[in-house]
Amino acid sequence: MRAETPTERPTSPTKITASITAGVKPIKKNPAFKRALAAPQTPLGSRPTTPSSPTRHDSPAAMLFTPDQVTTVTSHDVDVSVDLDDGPMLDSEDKVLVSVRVRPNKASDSQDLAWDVKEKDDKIQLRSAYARAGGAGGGEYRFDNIVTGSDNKAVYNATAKAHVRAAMEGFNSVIFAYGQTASGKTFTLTGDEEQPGIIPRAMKDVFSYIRKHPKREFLLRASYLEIYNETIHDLLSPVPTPVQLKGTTIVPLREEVFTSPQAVKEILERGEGNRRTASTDWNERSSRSHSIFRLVIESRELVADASTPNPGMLPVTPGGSRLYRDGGKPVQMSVLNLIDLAGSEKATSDKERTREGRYINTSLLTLGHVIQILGENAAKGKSDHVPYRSSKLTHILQPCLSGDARISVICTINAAPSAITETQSTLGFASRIKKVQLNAEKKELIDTEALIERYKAEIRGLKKQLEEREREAPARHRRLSLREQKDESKAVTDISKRINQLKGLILTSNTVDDNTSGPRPVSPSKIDFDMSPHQLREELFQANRKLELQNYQILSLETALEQRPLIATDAPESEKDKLIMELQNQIREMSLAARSGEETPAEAAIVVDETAEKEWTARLRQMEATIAEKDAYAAECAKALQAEKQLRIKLEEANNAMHAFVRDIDLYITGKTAESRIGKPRSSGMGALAALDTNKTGDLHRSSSEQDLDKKASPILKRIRGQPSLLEQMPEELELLMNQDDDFDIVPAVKGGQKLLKSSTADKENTVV
Ligand SMILES: Nc1ncnc2c1ncn2[C@@H]1O[C@H](COP(=O)(O)OP(=O)(O)OP(=O)(O)O)[C@@H](O)[C@H]1O
Repeated sequence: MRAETPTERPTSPTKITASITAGVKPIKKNPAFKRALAAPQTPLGSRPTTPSSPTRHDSPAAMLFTPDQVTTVTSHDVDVSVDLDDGPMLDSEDKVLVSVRVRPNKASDSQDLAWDVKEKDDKIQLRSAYARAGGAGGGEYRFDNIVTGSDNKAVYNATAKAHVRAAMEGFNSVIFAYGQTASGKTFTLTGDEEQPGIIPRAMKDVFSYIRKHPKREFLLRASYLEIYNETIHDLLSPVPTPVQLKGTTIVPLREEVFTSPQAVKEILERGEGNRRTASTDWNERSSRSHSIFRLVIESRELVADASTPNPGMLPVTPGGSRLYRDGGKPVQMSVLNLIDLAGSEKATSDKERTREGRYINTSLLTLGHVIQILGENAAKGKSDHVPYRSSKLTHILQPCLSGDARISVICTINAAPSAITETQSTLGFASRIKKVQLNAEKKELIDTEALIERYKAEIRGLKKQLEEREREAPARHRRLSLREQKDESKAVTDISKRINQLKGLILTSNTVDDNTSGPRPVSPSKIDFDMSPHQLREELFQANRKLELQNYQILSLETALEQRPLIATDAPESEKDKLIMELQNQIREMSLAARSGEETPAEAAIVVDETAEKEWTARLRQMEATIAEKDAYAAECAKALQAEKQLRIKLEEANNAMHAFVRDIDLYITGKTAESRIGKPRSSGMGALAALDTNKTGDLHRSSSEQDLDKKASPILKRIRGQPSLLEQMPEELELLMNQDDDFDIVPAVKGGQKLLKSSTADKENTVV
């Protein structure tokens, strides 16, 4: 079936589907990872994003460093005690490890193999019948490994495990699959659900290595790119953007820091989803591009407290203390490249496939040519020009191919007679690359180049900021407005969050996820690049709102905490409630006073004078009490007055009776009857009345005849005369009262413990009641 041309990657940020039309199968996510990185892991959505990855021009992709940016240590510094799941050590570290994998033939042609494969001896030879028929040489090929079958674990152990370990130890490493189309390159590198390939197994081993090295800390980041028709594409970029080669550096290239097998699985799936594949005459799902999955590994020996540089570190060099930060421990950096090359193929009638095939074949030819020259240079001690720049693939791989990496090549072949030419070509390539001389050295970086050191430096800086803010917080908060306090609180939260995020990106044996652990709590949250820009904006908006709400809550709590009076935390609730009530009252009164003061000064005065009012109220009550007391006194006086009136009446009666009695006595003495007496005026100067009147004026004015009469008077008369007149006995005050009933004042003063009534007549003496 003919295949249609896959078009360029769509420009939307959504998943690339390579616009496959009739005859071209849509891309499916490879399920191999699900098994390879099986078990409950970090749930989807917890993949960390790359916080401020360095820009590509200073990207620490180790194979792209210039000599002045790196220092080297000799390979005997390698920790050979490392046991990366008991993988083999490299036989020869200065040679490319070359393996041949023979793809199993279909049952139909299993009897018809053109090649004699001696797996145990790592030998392969074209069967003589085919050698003669094809006119090709029937020589025997020997390689480091020759593997058959479908067991990807065996292939991984034989071809890749040692290189993964080397990468973890600080050496740049490259593992790639080379072979004709449909020979099994993708199956070897990626595998499937049943047989996970080299990449998922390598990622598993990376985390296993970290777990087994408690004395080191690690930072991992990944990028994924493809070279399609001599154009480089970033497979992790959410939006297709042009990627350029500047020197041997790719700009811009997205690198994602990851902290769990689940996260790297997600990265791989995303990248694979963006790869161009199409159905060809030979492969239903043929890779139409070269893909490079690149893992950057930074590591450093752990120090007790990395926040303070070791005071005893080596002296500062003229260029500054570059290597010996954090207790003098240098940062190791290495790159592990896992490359799935597109397959060389024969001409096809499909125009687009033909065009692609030409590009693929050209770049593979260039690779072969470069390898040939490198091999000859190494064998003959020459230094002939190597045309790395003739293709994007060789240009990118230049640092590795020129010797600065440990290389493992898996050449996949089809043993069928129909593919003899291609297989011979592949085996020729394998033979040539075997001759290439390597000289990989461990890389130790200047501190500022390593992302791990940048993160550490940032953590140190942020911690310092946080300490300063916390120290100054109480004084500062008093000066700040509520709005400023809110901003301050938000800033502190942001700093803490950033510190945690950065810390979470640096892995140690204690913090690294294994396949069974749950999500890392501090990993930054996932950004799903399959989301539309609108969805992403919506998510961002929601996240910001949540953040704001939390900040507001924090601020409110902080403010409440600050305003809280000193009270024992374990004080009874009733006591706290009481205190709150009191404070609320105070606040109410104060705010009322303040508000009144601002709005209506008169009202404010009333409020502010509340104390004075209370004082006056008390005095009023006192006065009212006094008045009440006086009223009672007045009532008593009225009562006394009543009594006096009655007394006056009695006295009048007594007085009348006395007058009548005296008249009778007078009549008796003078012998006159009462009737005759009535007509006689009192002014005669005779009788008892006259005597009484005379007595009022005193004995001095009495006549001698009257005095004689006294002498003759009876003893009763004498006694009566000796008595003061009843009128005389009547108090003058009462006389006055009889004339002026109600005309008196109440004198509240107490004289000698007795209440006095004061006459309205000023010159009258006070009378004791
Ligand atoms: N060793 C193997 N065991 C079982 N199946 C295999 C093996 N090698 C390859 N296959 C199968 O053969 C088919 C083609 O393999 P694959 O896609 O890996 O080839 P390729 O070399 O990557 O091809 P291309 O260059 O076109 O991308 C796949 O269906 C794959 O599963």
